[in-house]
Amino acid sequence: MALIEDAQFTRIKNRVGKAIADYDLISEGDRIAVAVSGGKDSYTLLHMLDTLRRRAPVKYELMAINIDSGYPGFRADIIEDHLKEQGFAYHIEKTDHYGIISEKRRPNSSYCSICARLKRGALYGLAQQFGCNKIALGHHMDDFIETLLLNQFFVGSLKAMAPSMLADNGVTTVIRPLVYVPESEIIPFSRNNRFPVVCCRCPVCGKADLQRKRMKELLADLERENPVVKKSLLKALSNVHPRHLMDKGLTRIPS
Ligand SMILES: Nc1ncnc2c1ncn2[C@@H]1O[C@H](COP(=O)(O)OP(=O)(O)OP(=O)(O)O)[C@@H](O)[C@H]1O
Repeated sequence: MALIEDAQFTRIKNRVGKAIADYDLISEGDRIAVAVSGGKDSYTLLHMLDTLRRRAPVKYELMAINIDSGYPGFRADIIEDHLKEQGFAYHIEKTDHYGIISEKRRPNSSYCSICARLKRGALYGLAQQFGCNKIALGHHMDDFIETLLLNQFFVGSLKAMAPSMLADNGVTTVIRPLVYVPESEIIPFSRNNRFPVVCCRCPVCGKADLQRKRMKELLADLERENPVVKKSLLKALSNVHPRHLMDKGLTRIPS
């Protein structure tokens, strides 16, 4: 399936290309494990990285990795058919994360945080096993901004996500090439290209948690008054003035 090369495609491709250049996300010889959940974001990521790979002077390899968390009804076969048909190198890891979560989760604690932790651990292990020095995740611009607000409103911390960072295992670099791509562009792009989107089938699949939903509503509200509010919030993440903050570990650094 060739991607539809319309204005939408070009816009997303250019945004991904700019993120790669701005943050040095990809280097010659990289072997990148692309974390594919079966959702619109990671399919977009995989196809865009592949498009750029075919056109870029820098040589790098991709390997799609899906973690099957073991929720009954999860259609890993649909993801696999797509990856096979598109000629991607891939691996689908069957796990019993569902069983572990059912056993370990405390009542009222979030499904998503324990599930994400288990998936992250599995992804790091698999990336090493398949000789990948990088893992690409499908977080997009809205994820960065919502996380920034969530941490300020509910955690009391000034942090979001990094486009590139060394993972806790000290050897794998995690990259997020969709940092400049708004979700509003991914939704029609994924639909028009008929990506076979599947849900993980966990009890909260497809539902943003209440706090994140609230951030989405707040941003949508603000956007009506100020159409560049999201752009401004994203820019704030790369325009930090430590002298004008209150963290005692930072205040001596001149800005
Ligand atoms: N089961 C999985 N297997 C492999 N990678 C995953 C899996 N779940 C999540 N990821 C990776 O983590 C990223 C963020 O996960 P999250 O659950 O927030 O999904 P999302 O924002 O709905 O994105 P998507 O549309 O790709 O599912 C995904 O874009 C993907 O790269």
